[in-house]
Amino acid sequence: MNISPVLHVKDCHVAIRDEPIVSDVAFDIDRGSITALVGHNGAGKSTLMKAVIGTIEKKEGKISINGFDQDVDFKDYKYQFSYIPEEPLLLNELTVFQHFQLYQKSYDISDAVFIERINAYTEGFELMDKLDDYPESLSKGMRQKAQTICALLPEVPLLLIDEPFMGLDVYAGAYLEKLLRQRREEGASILLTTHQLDKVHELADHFVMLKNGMISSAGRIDHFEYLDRKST
Ligand SMILES: Nc1ncnc2c1ncn2[C@@H]1O[C@H](COP(=O)(O)OP(=O)(O)OP(=O)(O)O)[C@@H](O)[C@H]1O
Repeated sequence: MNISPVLHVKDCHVAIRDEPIVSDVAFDIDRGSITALVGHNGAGKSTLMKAVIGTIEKKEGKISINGFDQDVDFKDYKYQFSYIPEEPLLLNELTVFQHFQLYQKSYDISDAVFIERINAYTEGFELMDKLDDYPESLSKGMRQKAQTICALLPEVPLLLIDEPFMGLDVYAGAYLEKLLRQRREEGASILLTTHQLDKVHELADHFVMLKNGMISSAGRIDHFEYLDRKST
């Protein structure tokens, strides 16, 4: 049985313009589990997430997914995850459906799976009548739904989600939660950031808490305690 972690982060340091933002961070994520990355505003959660994705270069350390090293096998590495950013990153020139097609091509998703998922997810997120719309004519929540569907189209081992419930209405939030639980059942791993601490308890199996760019505590969710004040 393969018991190596899906995501392995070791001695990770990230600096922005020489300012240390993430320092000496190390943690693993196991197969079929949800990990919540928590911490105050500015703790470094999004920066760490971006370092994992590769849009911010780490200064030091090692990050691997499913054994693929970010610095050695980036092409294989990037097929191991999909990402939902905190703010939707949609292209003005493409309709919602064209974004889905872009993901289909990028992740080499078969037509049958693609159509089945588009039907299910656009119905679940109530986006069926928006397929031919361009992002600028969508509300922020609708853009977030479109971006979420994009990331859910491929069956990747690791889903990285920055604030998954931000901007989603209560129905869409509940539907996404159901999908995330389903993905975990199927063996996928999920790393998500959230400020909704009730969700952390409900949904996550493990937590990693950042404080000033460093891990202040981490472990199983039954050991998770509410955040201290930032200064303590
Ligand atoms: N592009 C940037 N240029 C300069 N500093 C940045 C940049 N991006 C982030 N930072 C700084 O890095 C630190 C961590 O920011 P980050 O967005 O990672 O925090 P966060 O934990 O995700 O916060 P939040 O909960 O508010 O989303 C902050 O001090 C922030 O000001």
